[in-house]
Amino acid sequence: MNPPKLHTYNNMPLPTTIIPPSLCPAPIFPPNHPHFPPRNQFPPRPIFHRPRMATLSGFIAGSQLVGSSGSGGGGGDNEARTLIEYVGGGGVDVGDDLVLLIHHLQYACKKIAALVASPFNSTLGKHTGFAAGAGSSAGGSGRDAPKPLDIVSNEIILSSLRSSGKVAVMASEEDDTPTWIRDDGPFVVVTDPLDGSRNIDASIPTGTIFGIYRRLEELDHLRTEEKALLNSLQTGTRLVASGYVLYSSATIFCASFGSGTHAFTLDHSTGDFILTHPSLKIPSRGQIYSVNDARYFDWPDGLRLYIDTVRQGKGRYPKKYSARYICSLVADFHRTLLYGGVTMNPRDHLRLVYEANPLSFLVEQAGGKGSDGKNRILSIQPVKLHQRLPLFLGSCEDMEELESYGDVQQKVNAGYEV
Ligand SMILES: O=P(O)(O)OC[C@H]1O[C@](O)(COP(=O)(O)O)[C@@H](O)[C@@H]1O
Repeated sequence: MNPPKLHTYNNMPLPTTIIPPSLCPAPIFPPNHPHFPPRNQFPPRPIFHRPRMATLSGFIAGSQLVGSSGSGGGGGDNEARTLIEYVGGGGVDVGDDLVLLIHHLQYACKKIAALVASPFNSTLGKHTGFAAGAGSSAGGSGRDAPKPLDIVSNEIILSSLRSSGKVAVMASEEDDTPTWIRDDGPFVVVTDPLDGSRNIDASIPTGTIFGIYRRLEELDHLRTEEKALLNSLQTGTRLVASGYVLYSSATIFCASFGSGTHAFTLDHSTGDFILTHPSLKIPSRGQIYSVNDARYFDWPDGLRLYIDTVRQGKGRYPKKYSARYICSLVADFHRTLLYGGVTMNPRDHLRLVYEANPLSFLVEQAGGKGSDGKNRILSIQPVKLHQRLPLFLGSCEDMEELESYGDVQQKVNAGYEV
Protein backbone atom coordinates (compact mmCIF):
# COMPACT_ATOMS: atom_id res chain seq x y z
CA MET A 1 0.00 0.00 0.00
CA ASN A 2 1.23 3.49 -0.79
CA PRO A 3 1.28 5.87 2.15
CA PRO A 4 -1.69 8.23 2.24
CA LYS A 5 -1.04 11.20 0.02
CA LEU A 6 -1.80 14.81 0.81
CA HIS A 7 -3.39 16.56 -2.16
CA THR A 8 -3.03 20.25 -2.64
CA TYR A 9 -4.97 23.21 -3.88
CA ASN A 10 -3.01 26.44 -4.39
CA ASN A 11 -0.08 24.82 -2.61
CA MET A 12 -2.21 24.18 0.46
CA PRO A 13 -2.60 20.57 1.52
CA LEU A 14 -6.10 19.10 1.37
CA PRO A 15 -7.29 15.99 3.18
CA THR A 16 -8.40 13.20 0.91
CA THR A 17 -7.59 9.99 2.76
CA ILE A 18 -10.63 7.81 3.10
CA ILE A 19 -11.10 6.75 6.70
CA PRO A 20 -13.04 3.51 6.99
CA PRO A 21 -16.43 4.32 8.48
CA SER A 22 -16.96 3.31 12.07
CA LEU A 23 -20.37 2.23 13.11
CA CYS A 24 -21.57 3.63 16.37
CA PRO A 25 -22.61 6.33 16.93
CA ALA A 26 -23.48 7.62 13.47
CA PRO A 27 -20.14 8.73 12.06
CA ILE A 28 -19.64 12.32 11.06
CA PHE A 29 -16.65 12.93 8.83
CA PRO A 30 -15.66 16.58 8.79
CA PRO A 31 -12.56 17.28 6.72
CA ASN A 32 -10.80 18.55 9.82
CA HIS A 33 -7.24 17.84 8.88
CA PRO A 34 -4.96 20.25 10.78
CA HIS A 35 -3.50 21.52 7.53
CA PHE A 36 -6.84 22.27 6.01
CA PRO A 37 -6.73 25.78 4.54
CA PRO A 38 -8.63 28.34 6.57
CA ARG A 39 -11.34 30.03 4.57
CA ASN A 40 -10.52 33.00 2.39
CA GLN A 41 -6.80 32.46 2.76
CA PHE A 42 -5.82 31.02 -0.56
CA PRO A 43 -2.59 32.36 -2.01
CA PRO A 44 -2.66 33.24 -5.74
CA ARG A 45 -3.40 30.28 -7.96
CA PRO A 46 -0.56 28.36 -9.53
CA ILE A 47 -0.80 26.91 -13.03
CA PHE A 48 -1.36 23.19 -12.68
CA HIS A 49 1.37 21.04 -14.15
CA ARG A 50 0.45 17.38 -13.98
CA PRO A 51 3.10 14.69 -14.43
CA ARG A 52 2.12 12.80 -17.55
CA MET A 53 1.56 9.08 -17.07
CA ALA A 54 3.51 9.21 -13.82
CA THR A 55 0.73 7.66 -11.78
CA LEU A 56 -1.75 4.87 -12.21
CA SER A 57 -4.43 7.47 -12.80
CA GLY A 58 -2.29 9.16 -15.45
CA PHE A 59 -1.63 5.84 -17.10
CA ILE A 60 -5.27 4.86 -17.17
CA ALA A 61 -6.47 8.26 -18.30
CA GLY A 62 -3.87 8.48 -21.02
CA SER A 63 -4.08 4.98 -22.35
CA GLN A 64 -7.70 4.01 -22.08
CA LEU A 65 -10.32 6.32 -20.73
CA VAL A 66 -9.42 9.75 -21.97
CA GLY A 67 -8.50 10.11 -25.61
CA SER A 68 -10.90 7.65 -27.17
CA SER A 69 -13.47 8.91 -29.62
CA GLY A 70 -17.13 9.49 -28.78
CA SER A 71 -18.86 11.02 -25.81
CA GLY A 72 -16.45 9.57 -23.27
CA GLY A 73 -13.39 10.76 -25.14
CA GLY A 74 -11.01 13.44 -24.09
CA GLY A 75 -9.96 14.55 -27.53
CA GLY A 76 -6.48 13.10 -27.32
CA ASP A 77 -5.47 15.11 -24.26
CA ASN A 78 -3.38 12.78 -22.14
CA GLU A 79 -3.41 15.04 -19.15
CA ALA A 80 -5.21 13.57 -16.14
CA ARG A 81 -7.05 16.29 -14.30
CA THR A 82 -8.58 15.88 -10.91
CA LEU A 83 -11.95 17.34 -10.12
CA ILE A 84 -10.41 19.97 -7.87
CA GLU A 85 -7.82 20.98 -10.44
CA TYR A 86 -10.55 21.13 -13.05
CA VAL A 87 -12.81 23.48 -11.12
CA GLY A 88 -9.85 25.49 -9.84
CA GLY A 89 -9.03 26.83 -13.29
CA GLY A 90 -7.68 23.80 -15.16
CA GLY A 91 -11.06 23.32 -16.86
CA VAL A 92 -13.40 25.99 -15.58
CA ASP A 93 -12.76 28.70 -13.06
CA VAL A 94 -15.63 28.61 -10.60
CA GLY A 95 -14.01 30.80 -7.95
CA ASP A 96 -12.37 29.88 -4.69
CA ASP A 97 -15.60 29.68 -2.70
CA LEU A 98 -17.14 27.07 -4.97
CA VAL A 99 -13.87 25.15 -5.27
CA LEU A 100 -13.81 24.81 -1.51
CA LEU A 101 -17.44 23.73 -1.40
CA ILE A 102 -16.86 21.14 -4.13
CA HIS A 103 -13.83 19.86 -2.30
CA HIS A 104 -15.87 19.23 0.83
CA LEU A 105 -18.70 17.70 -1.17
CA GLN A 106 -16.45 15.24 -2.99
CA TYR A 107 -14.89 14.36 0.35
CA ALA A 108 -18.33 13.56 1.76
CA CYS A 109 -19.14 11.46 -1.29
CA LYS A 110 -15.97 9.42 -0.91
CA LYS A 111 -17.09 8.67 2.63
CA ILE A 112 -20.50 7.61 1.38
CA ALA A 113 -18.88 5.47 -1.33
CA ALA A 114 -16.89 3.67 1.37
CA LEU A 115 -19.98 3.37 3.53
CA VAL A 116 -22.25 1.80 0.90
CA ALA A 117 -19.54 -0.77 0.15
CA SER A 118 -18.95 -1.57 3.81
CA PRO A 119 -19.51 -5.10 5.14
CA PHE A 120 -21.14 -3.56 8.21
CA ASN A 121 -24.16 -2.06 6.45
CA SER A 122 -26.47 -4.91 7.33
CA THR A 123 -25.92 -4.25 11.03
CA LEU A 124 -25.87 -0.47 10.84
CA GLY A 125 -29.49 -0.17 11.97
CA LYS A 126 -28.91 -2.32 15.05
CA HIS A 127 -25.69 -0.59 16.09
CA THR A 128 -26.87 2.96 15.63
CA GLY A 129 -30.41 2.53 16.87
CA PHE A 130 -31.66 3.84 13.50
CA ALA A 131 -34.74 1.95 12.48
CA ALA A 132 -35.92 2.24 8.90
CA GLY A 133 -38.57 4.89 8.91
CA ALA A 134 -37.31 6.60 12.04
CA GLY A 135 -36.51 10.28 12.07
CA SER A 136 -37.84 12.62 9.46
CA SER A 137 -41.19 12.26 7.82
CA ALA A 138 -39.82 13.90 4.68
CA GLY A 139 -38.88 10.60 3.10
CA GLY A 140 -42.41 9.25 3.46
CA SER A 141 -43.57 6.02 4.94
CA GLY A 142 -43.29 2.34 4.12
CA ARG A 143 -40.82 1.62 1.32
CA ASP A 144 -40.13 5.36 0.98
CA ALA A 145 -39.05 5.65 4.61
CA PRO A 146 -35.43 6.64 5.20
CA LYS A 147 -33.02 3.80 5.91
CA PRO A 148 -30.06 4.01 8.30
CA LEU A 149 -27.73 4.66 5.37
CA ASP A 150 -29.91 7.55 4.20
CA ILE A 151 -29.64 9.14 7.61
CA VAL A 152 -25.89 8.61 7.94
CA SER A 153 -25.28 9.89 4.40
CA ASN A 154 -27.32 12.96 5.21
CA GLU A 155 -25.19 13.59 8.31
CA ILE A 156 -21.98 13.13 6.33
CA ILE A 157 -23.01 15.71 3.75
CA LEU A 158 -24.33 18.20 6.29
CA SER A 159 -21.16 17.92 8.32
CA SER A 160 -18.95 18.49 5.26
CA LEU A 161 -20.99 21.46 4.08
CA ARG A 162 -20.75 22.99 7.54
CA SER A 163 -16.98 22.53 7.51
CA SER A 164 -16.69 24.23 4.14
CA GLY A 165 -17.86 27.52 5.65
CA LYS A 166 -19.41 28.28 2.26
CA VAL A 167 -22.99 27.14 2.67
CA ALA A 168 -25.83 29.21 4.07
CA VAL A 169 -28.48 26.53 3.94
CA MET A 170 -28.81 22.87 3.06
CA ALA A 171 -32.15 21.37 2.05
CA SER A 172 -32.19 17.60 2.01
CA GLU A 173 -34.71 15.05 0.90
CA GLU A 174 -34.18 13.42 4.28
CA ASP A 175 -35.16 16.45 6.35
CA ASP A 176 -38.57 18.00 6.87
CA THR A 177 -37.17 21.53 6.76
CA PRO A 178 -33.95 23.09 5.44
CA THR A 179 -31.01 23.47 7.83
CA TRP A 180 -29.70 26.99 8.18
CA ILE A 181 -25.91 26.77 8.52
CA ARG A 182 -24.46 30.28 8.47
CA ASP A 183 -25.56 33.78 7.54
CA ASP A 184 -22.56 34.60 5.34
CA GLY A 185 -22.44 31.34 3.37
CA PRO A 186 -22.53 32.30 -0.32
CA PHE A 187 -24.28 29.08 -1.46
CA VAL A 188 -27.45 27.07 -1.01
CA VAL A 189 -27.21 23.30 -1.43
CA VAL A 190 -30.14 20.98 -2.17
CA THR A 191 -29.50 17.26 -2.04
CA ASP A 192 -30.80 13.73 -2.10
CA PRO A 193 -27.93 12.22 -0.09
CA LEU A 194 -28.52 8.59 -1.08
CA ASP A 195 -30.98 7.96 -3.86
CA GLY A 196 -31.96 4.37 -4.60
CA SER A 197 -31.27 3.23 -1.06
CA ARG A 198 -34.29 0.91 -1.11
CA ASN A 199 -32.09 -1.41 -3.17
CA ILE A 200 -29.01 -1.11 -1.01
CA ASP A 201 -29.29 -4.54 0.64
CA ALA A 202 -28.92 -6.10 -2.81
CA SER A 203 -25.83 -3.99 -3.60
CA ILE A 204 -27.59 -2.30 -6.48
CA PRO A 205 -26.04 1.06 -7.47
CA THR A 206 -27.05 4.14 -5.51
CA GLY A 207 -26.17 7.80 -5.85
CA THR A 208 -25.98 11.24 -4.30
CA ILE A 209 -27.68 14.11 -6.16
CA PHE A 210 -26.95 17.77 -5.46
CA GLY A 211 -27.77 21.25 -6.74
CA ILE A 212 -26.00 24.48 -5.82
CA TYR A 213 -27.57 27.95 -5.89
CA ARG A 214 -26.33 31.32 -4.72
CA ARG A 215 -27.77 32.62 -1.46
CA LEU A 216 -30.38 35.25 -2.25
CA GLU A 217 -29.00 38.24 -0.39
CA GLU A 218 -32.26 40.13 -0.83
CA LEU A 219 -33.80 37.65 1.63
CA ASP A 220 -31.17 38.19 4.33
CA HIS A 221 -33.51 40.33 6.43
CA LEU A 222 -36.14 37.58 6.78
CA ARG A 223 -36.58 35.18 9.70
CA THR A 224 -34.26 32.18 9.53
CA GLU A 225 -36.97 29.62 8.69
CA GLU A 226 -38.40 31.86 5.99
CA LYS A 227 -35.14 32.63 4.26
CA ALA A 228 -34.06 28.99 4.56
CA LEU A 229 -37.20 27.87 2.76
CA LEU A 230 -37.27 30.55 0.07
CA ASN A 231 -33.58 30.13 -0.73
CA SER A 232 -34.22 26.41 -1.21
CA LEU A 233 -37.21 26.94 -3.50
CA GLN A 234 -35.29 28.62 -6.33
CA THR A 235 -36.13 27.59 -9.88
CA GLY A 236 -33.70 25.31 -11.65
CA THR A 237 -32.77 28.07 -14.09
CA ARG A 238 -30.86 29.69 -11.21
CA LEU A 239 -28.61 26.67 -10.59
CA VAL A 240 -24.93 27.54 -10.44
CA ALA A 241 -23.91 23.90 -10.49
CA SER A 242 -25.41 20.48 -10.07
CA GLY A 243 -24.28 16.90 -10.12
CA TYR A 244 -24.54 13.35 -8.95
CA VAL A 245 -22.16 10.79 -7.59
CA LEU A 246 -22.85 7.24 -8.74
CA TYR A 247 -21.81 4.47 -6.35
CA SER A 248 -21.49 1.46 -8.63
CA SER A 249 -18.68 -0.69 -10.02
CA ALA A 250 -16.99 2.69 -10.39
CA THR A 251 -17.65 5.78 -8.30
CA ILE A 252 -18.40 8.61 -10.69
CA PHE A 253 -18.73 12.31 -9.89
CA CYS A 254 -20.65 13.91 -12.75
CA ALA A 255 -21.20 17.65 -12.60
CA SER A 256 -21.97 20.78 -14.52
CA PHE A 257 -20.89 24.26 -13.57
CA GLY A 258 -22.88 25.81 -16.38
CA SER A 259 -20.46 25.03 -19.20
CA GLY A 260 -21.04 21.45 -20.23
CA THR A 261 -21.37 18.24 -18.25
CA HIS A 262 -18.23 16.44 -17.14
CA ALA A 263 -17.67 13.14 -15.34
CA PHE A 264 -14.78 12.19 -13.07
CA THR A 265 -14.04 8.64 -11.95
CA LEU A 266 -12.65 7.89 -8.51
CA ASP A 267 -9.15 6.45 -8.64
CA HIS A 268 -9.15 4.39 -5.46
CA SER A 269 -5.36 4.19 -5.47
CA THR A 270 -4.97 7.95 -5.02
CA GLY A 271 -8.36 9.09 -3.76
CA ASP A 272 -8.70 11.50 -6.70
CA PHE A 273 -11.68 11.96 -8.97
CA ILE A 274 -10.06 11.89 -12.42
CA LEU A 275 -11.62 13.55 -15.45
CA THR A 276 -12.72 10.66 -17.64
CA HIS A 277 -15.69 12.06 -19.56
CA PRO A 278 -15.08 15.71 -20.47
CA SER A 279 -17.92 17.55 -22.20
CA LEU A 280 -20.36 14.67 -22.20
CA LYS A 281 -22.87 14.85 -25.02
CA ILE A 282 -26.00 12.75 -24.81
CA PRO A 283 -26.71 11.15 -28.22
CA SER A 284 -29.54 13.02 -29.96
CA ARG A 285 -31.39 9.69 -30.08
CA GLY A 286 -30.94 6.46 -28.19
CA GLN A 287 -32.64 3.12 -28.52
CA ILE A 288 -33.48 2.55 -24.88
CA TYR A 289 -36.46 3.43 -22.73
CA SER A 290 -36.20 3.17 -18.97
CA VAL A 291 -39.36 2.95 -16.88
CA ASN A 292 -41.01 0.72 -14.29
CA ASP A 293 -42.96 -1.37 -16.75
CA ALA A 294 -45.08 -3.01 -14.03
CA ARG A 295 -47.10 0.22 -13.92
CA TYR A 296 -48.22 -0.28 -17.54
CA PHE A 297 -51.90 -0.66 -16.68
CA ASP A 298 -51.83 2.55 -14.60
CA TRP A 299 -50.31 4.58 -17.43
CA PRO A 300 -52.37 6.98 -19.51
CA ASP A 301 -53.11 6.02 -23.12
CA GLY A 302 -50.46 8.33 -24.56
CA LEU A 303 -47.61 6.79 -22.60
CA ARG A 304 -48.77 3.24 -23.35
CA LEU A 305 -48.98 4.04 -27.04
CA TYR A 306 -45.51 5.62 -27.04
CA ILE A 307 -43.91 2.61 -25.36
CA ASP A 308 -45.83 0.13 -27.52
CA THR A 309 -44.71 2.02 -30.61
CA VAL A 310 -40.99 2.31 -29.89
CA ARG A 311 -40.63 -1.23 -28.56
CA GLN A 312 -41.99 -2.47 -31.91
CA GLY A 313 -39.67 -0.23 -33.89
CA LYS A 314 -42.62 1.70 -35.34
CA GLY A 315 -41.67 5.14 -34.06
CA ARG A 316 -39.74 7.91 -35.82
CA TYR A 317 -36.63 5.78 -35.41
CA PRO A 318 -37.25 2.50 -37.21
CA LYS A 319 -35.47 0.21 -34.74
CA LYS A 320 -36.96 -1.78 -31.87
CA TYR A 321 -36.12 -0.15 -28.56
CA SER A 322 -34.71 -2.03 -25.57
CA ALA A 323 -35.87 -1.66 -21.98
CA ARG A 324 -33.46 -1.02 -19.09
CA TYR A 325 -34.62 -0.21 -15.58
CA ILE A 326 -32.36 -0.41 -12.54
CA CYS A 327 -34.85 1.39 -10.26
CA SER A 328 -32.05 3.62 -9.07
CA LEU A 329 -32.45 7.06 -10.57
CA VAL A 330 -28.78 8.02 -10.65
CA ALA A 331 -27.78 4.76 -12.32
CA ASP A 332 -30.62 4.92 -14.85
CA PHE A 333 -29.81 8.56 -15.58
CA HIS A 334 -26.07 7.92 -15.93
CA ARG A 335 -26.68 5.19 -18.51
CA THR A 336 -29.09 7.48 -20.37
CA LEU A 337 -26.50 10.27 -20.52
CA LEU A 338 -23.98 7.89 -22.05
CA TYR A 339 -26.19 5.83 -24.38
CA GLY A 340 -29.16 8.09 -25.03
CA GLY A 341 -32.87 7.31 -24.97
CA VAL A 342 -35.31 8.30 -22.22
CA THR A 343 -35.38 7.56 -18.52
CA MET A 344 -38.67 8.30 -16.84
CA ASN A 345 -40.85 8.00 -13.82
CA PRO A 346 -44.27 9.10 -15.08
CA ARG A 347 -46.01 9.20 -11.68
CA ASP A 348 -45.74 11.91 -9.02
CA HIS A 349 -42.84 10.29 -7.22
CA LEU A 350 -39.52 12.05 -7.75
CA ARG A 351 -38.80 15.42 -6.18
CA LEU A 352 -38.51 18.65 -8.13
CA VAL A 353 -36.02 20.31 -5.77
CA TYR A 354 -33.67 17.43 -4.98
CA GLU A 355 -33.82 15.22 -8.06
CA ALA A 356 -35.58 16.71 -11.08
CA ASN A 357 -33.87 20.09 -11.14
CA PRO A 358 -30.26 18.96 -10.63
CA LEU A 359 -30.57 16.16 -13.20
CA SER A 360 -32.39 18.38 -15.71
CA PHE A 361 -29.59 20.92 -15.47
CA LEU A 362 -27.07 18.17 -16.21
CA VAL A 363 -28.99 16.69 -19.13
CA GLU A 364 -29.54 20.13 -20.69
CA GLN A 365 -25.86 20.92 -20.31
CA ALA A 366 -25.18 17.63 -22.14
CA GLY A 367 -27.53 18.60 -24.99
CA GLY A 368 -30.67 16.74 -23.86
CA LYS A 369 -34.02 17.63 -22.30
CA GLY A 370 -35.72 17.37 -18.92
CA SER A 371 -39.51 17.64 -18.68
CA ASP A 372 -42.53 16.66 -16.59
CA GLY A 373 -44.16 15.46 -19.80
CA LYS A 374 -45.46 18.93 -20.64
CA ASN A 375 -43.14 21.59 -19.25
CA ARG A 376 -39.42 22.17 -19.06
CA ILE A 377 -38.41 21.13 -15.54
CA LEU A 378 -35.98 24.01 -14.99
CA SER A 379 -38.75 26.56 -15.56
CA ILE A 380 -41.12 25.16 -12.94
CA GLN A 381 -41.31 27.31 -9.80
CA PRO A 382 -41.18 24.99 -6.77
CA VAL A 383 -43.95 25.79 -4.30
CA LYS A 384 -43.17 23.08 -1.77
CA LEU A 385 -39.87 21.71 -0.59
CA HIS A 386 -40.80 18.08 -1.12
CA GLN A 387 -42.92 18.65 -4.22
CA ARG A 388 -43.17 15.54 -6.42
CA LEU A 389 -43.80 15.37 -10.15
CA PRO A 390 -43.51 13.10 -13.21
CA LEU A 391 -39.98 13.18 -14.62
CA PHE A 392 -38.72 12.47 -18.14
CA LEU A 393 -35.03 12.96 -18.99
CA GLY A 394 -33.21 12.11 -22.17
CA SER A 395 -32.13 12.60 -25.73
CA CYS A 396 -33.68 15.54 -27.58
CA GLU A 397 -35.27 13.52 -30.37
CA ASP A 398 -36.62 10.84 -28.04
CA MET A 399 -38.02 13.45 -25.67
CA GLU A 400 -39.71 15.36 -28.49
CA GLU A 401 -41.27 12.17 -29.81
CA LEU A 402 -42.47 11.16 -26.34
CA GLU A 403 -43.99 14.58 -25.63
CA SER A 404 -45.81 14.48 -28.97
CA TYR A 405 -48.02 11.75 -27.43
CA GLY A 406 -49.39 14.42 -25.07
CA ASP A 407 -50.90 12.21 -22.45
CA VAL A 408 -47.83 10.77 -20.68
CA GLN A 409 -48.24 11.72 -17.01
CA GLN A 410 -49.48 8.88 -14.81
CA LYS A 411 -52.31 10.04 -12.55
CA VAL A 412 -53.08 6.69 -10.95
CA ASN A 413 -50.78 5.93 -8.05
CA ALA A 414 -52.05 2.75 -6.58
CA GLY A 415 -49.72 2.70 -3.57
CA TYR A 416 -47.31 0.13 -4.87
CA GLU A 417 -45.82 -2.25 -2.33
CA VAL A 418 -42.42 -2.95 -3.86
O1 LIG B 1 -41.20 2.64 -7.66
P1 LIG B 1 -40.81 3.41 -8.85
O2 LIG B 1 -41.91 4.27 -9.35
O3 LIG B 1 -40.24 2.54 -9.93
O4 LIG B 1 -39.69 4.43 -8.37
C1 LIG B 1 -38.32 4.12 -8.35
C2 LIG B 1 -37.51 5.36 -8.17
O5 LIG B 1 -37.59 5.73 -6.82
C3 LIG B 1 -36.29 5.99 -6.33
O6 LIG B 1 -35.86 4.88 -5.61
C4 LIG B 1 -36.29 7.22 -5.49
O7 LIG B 1 -37.22 7.07 -4.46
P2 LIG B 1 -36.90 7.71 -3.06
O8 LIG B 1 -36.61 9.16 -3.35
O9 LIG B 1 -38.14 7.50 -2.26
O10 LIG B 1 -35.70 7.00 -2.54
C5 LIG B 1 -35.42 6.14 -7.57
O11 LIG B 1 -34.07 5.85 -7.33
C6 LIG B 1 -36.07 5.21 -8.52
O12 LIG B 1 -35.80 5.61 -9.82
